[in-house]
Amino acid sequence: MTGPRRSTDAPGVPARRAALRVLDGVLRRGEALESALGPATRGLDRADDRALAHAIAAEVLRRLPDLDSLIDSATRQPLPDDAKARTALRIALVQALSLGTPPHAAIATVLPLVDGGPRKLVHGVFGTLMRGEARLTDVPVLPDAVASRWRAAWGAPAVAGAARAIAAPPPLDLTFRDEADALLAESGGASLLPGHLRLTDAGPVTSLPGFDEGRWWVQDIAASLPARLIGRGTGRAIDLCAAPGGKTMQLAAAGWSTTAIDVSESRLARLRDNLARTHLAAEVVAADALAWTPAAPADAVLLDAPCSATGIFRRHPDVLHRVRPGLVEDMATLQARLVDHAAAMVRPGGLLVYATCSLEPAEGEAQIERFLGGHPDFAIDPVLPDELPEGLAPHPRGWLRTLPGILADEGGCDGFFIARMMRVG
Ligand SMILES: C[S@@+](CC[C@H](N)C(=O)[O-])C[C@H]1O[C@@H](n2cnc3c(N)ncnc32)[C@H](O)[C@@H]1O
Repeated sequence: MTGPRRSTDAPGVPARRAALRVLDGVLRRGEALESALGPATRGLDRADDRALAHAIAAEVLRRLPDLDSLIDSATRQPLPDDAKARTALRIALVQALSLGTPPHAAIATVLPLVDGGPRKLVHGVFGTLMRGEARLTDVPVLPDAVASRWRAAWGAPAVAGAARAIAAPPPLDLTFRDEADALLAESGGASLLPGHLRLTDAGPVTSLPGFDEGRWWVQDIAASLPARLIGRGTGRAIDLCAAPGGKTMQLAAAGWSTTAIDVSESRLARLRDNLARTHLAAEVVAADALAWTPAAPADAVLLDAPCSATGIFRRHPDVLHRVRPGLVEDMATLQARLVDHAAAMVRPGGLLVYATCSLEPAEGEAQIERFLGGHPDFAIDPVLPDELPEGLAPHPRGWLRTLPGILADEGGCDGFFIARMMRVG
């Protein structure tokens, strides 16, 4: 869509050019935001520019329907969705209306992106909207397809909760290695469960007290629940699909002899770094979980399965635009194979915890209904209210579903499905 960095670019332009490439990757090629970022920002020398390109692209993805409504209100003929002029306008507008960039700087750094093309149109539409004192609504609008899918699955309050959740930056949740760590009380943050700390406006993670000593790791409260539901133990636990290792660290810190499996070498490198920083130990295996079998069945198996990731839309707003029903079906097929294979790794009387950070029932409730239907040797081990933070409740069927809008007054949480099952046969 746009070429590599130009040597004639004025300061500020390369970051916008990179944001354009990221948006092109996500919206036209269906790439994940994190995957598109690397190649799109490769030519940028400054970390600040890379962070700015990320911030602009993520905010455009959060506010896309609102930005497009504004653009459509100021053009006589609607611009095609994938027109470069539309993406350039989205970048200019989101900076001026949401990121606090002065309008003259927002447009000056974007016009070079459409040099030799619809420069006049972009300038004209932006000027019209600024003169008309265009504003973004306090509560963003979700893309139609997402709103109708989630309304059908969870009802209007969850859709409203999701819209509100993308209006404000999510808090930073930390899981502590030691639940008695004095930092928990000293930090001034909120603690929703033992060993959990919630901070707002925390700044760079690596500058926070305790990072270098590895006293904690970043983990949304909902993402910490699957391992919490396994609890403390001294037996053998297998963490399938483990990288970058948030749940492996929890299991190791809870006393388990843990084996962490993941198919991705690069993600396992992050898991090893995390274990080294936190001084925790686990056996690390690079393998396809579908092909791997343990030497002996384990006391606990955690499957945090690959999924559409629609539950983490606050930090990864690309999922709002690129996840289609076909992708959800493909992931559900993979999850079915993974959970069926994982079941054979559990000893009689042992636990199997299945989790996905997805808001799609096919990757949660329907998956576990199917699994239990074909596995009479497993039964739900119901989640108990006192295992959860205040404001969260188990489903009557014994599993846990977290939805947008839950814990809203405390800063919300990711969308997760978690089922704890016991091998009874
Ligand atoms: C949701 S992420 C895991 C997050 C991790 N459990 C944590 O808490 O940090 C899913 C992981 O599944 C891995 N994965 C996908 N397919 C796999 C397979 N067939 N075998 C093993 N790992 C797989 C991906 O590489 C990815 O790291």
